[in-house]
Amino acid sequence: MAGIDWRPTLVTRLRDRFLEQRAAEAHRHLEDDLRMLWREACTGVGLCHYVHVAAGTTIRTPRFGGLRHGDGLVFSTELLPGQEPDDLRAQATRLAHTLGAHGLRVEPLAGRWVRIVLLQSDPLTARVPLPELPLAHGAGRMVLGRGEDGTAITHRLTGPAHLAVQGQNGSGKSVFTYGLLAQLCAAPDVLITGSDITGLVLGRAFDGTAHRDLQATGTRDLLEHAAMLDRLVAEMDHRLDAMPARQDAVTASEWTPLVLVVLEEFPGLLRAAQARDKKLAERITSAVLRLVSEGRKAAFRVLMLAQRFEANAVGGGYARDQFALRLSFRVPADSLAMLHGDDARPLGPAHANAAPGIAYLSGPGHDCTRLRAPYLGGYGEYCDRLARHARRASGETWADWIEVA
Ligand SMILES: Nc1ncnc2c1ncn2[C@@H]1O[C@H](COP(=O)(O)OP(=O)(O)OP(=O)(O)O)[C@@H](O)[C@H]1O
Repeated sequence: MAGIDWRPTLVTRLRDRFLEQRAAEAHRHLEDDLRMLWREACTGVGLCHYVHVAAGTTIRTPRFGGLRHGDGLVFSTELLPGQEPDDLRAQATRLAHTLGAHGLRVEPLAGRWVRIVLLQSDPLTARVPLPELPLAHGAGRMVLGRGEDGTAITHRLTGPAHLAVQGQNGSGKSVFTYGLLAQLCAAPDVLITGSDITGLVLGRAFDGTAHRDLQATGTRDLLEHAAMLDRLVAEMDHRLDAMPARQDAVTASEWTPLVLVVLEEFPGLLRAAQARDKKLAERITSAVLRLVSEGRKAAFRVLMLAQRFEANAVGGGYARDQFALRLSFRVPADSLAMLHGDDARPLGPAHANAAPGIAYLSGPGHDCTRLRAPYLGGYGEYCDRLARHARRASGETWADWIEVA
């Protein structure tokens, strides 16, 4: 009878145990180093309490819990009494640099305990892929991008905010818009309408879809843009007039969809209209002004894109003030402060050289932050996604229901 060859098994077991012990020892050393560095970092940025006792002064810092096993550097810490996770977030960059990391994320756990995730590289340098599947309804969370702390920044179109997007040529406005529209195109309660003088974002990419009827493109027929905007205003008025009792806002549904009015390069449309007929430019401006000021309650949202959100280029300061959610891709420093206020001023010089796809975001429910917009691929991929997912036109189109103004 052949004997059992036990030697390799024993050797393997011994080797595995040795490796385990080595890993545990390395983990312990790393934990000790991090504990010390964490204490130094917290003291350095003033996240500590000085306690005066008979023997002198001792320093208390947030207690280091334990280093998590596995990928990346993740540990827990207990905040000092009176501290909030936001106190750590406010010092995140300094803390991270002291710990030898690029950045860090603070995630509340329970009680005063929070989890610290150290980020080894800038999350804004890596491309952000777009989820393949579009949103099932307008209240879904659309991805605006990935924030500096590595988390996804999302927004619901049903939230009561119009969107303003500015950026120089080649800064990433179109790619960002492709990403948004590709996410929304299949939702049965969303209708993508608007004006696009380039004819790339809207128009031919939407041919054959339920969204195409209320999209005006190109510069050949500017009256078409004005007429389309007038139809939208008429529908908005109709919705406001027909508002049921005890209700002050329309709830979007398949029958009363959330109407997204995309105004691609709006200052260009106004300039072209002004050059042809001042009255036409006024007609377009007043329709857009009505949509941004009264549209929210009627389930209308405006997404306006411009190279620079100067008041007189976008229909006046009052129109600009109606945009609660604001995104700036690469723009000169003064344009950044113009749209986001003085809080953004210190970032101005650096943001003036931002890589394509990196934007500064401000708005309700969002801390002022930088993000990297998703990249779904080239223009061809945008067309393919619309062809794959966008709601198809069927018989009577939704536009037929809208009264002609
Ligand atoms: N989020 C992104 N991730 C990676 N690359 C991007 C991203 N956004 C834009 N880019 C790159 O930058 C190029 C220019 O972007 P885009 O066409 O969106 O700029 P734009 O602001 O719309 O310019 P224009 O005003 O000239 O149309 C893209 O072709 C792409 O290569």
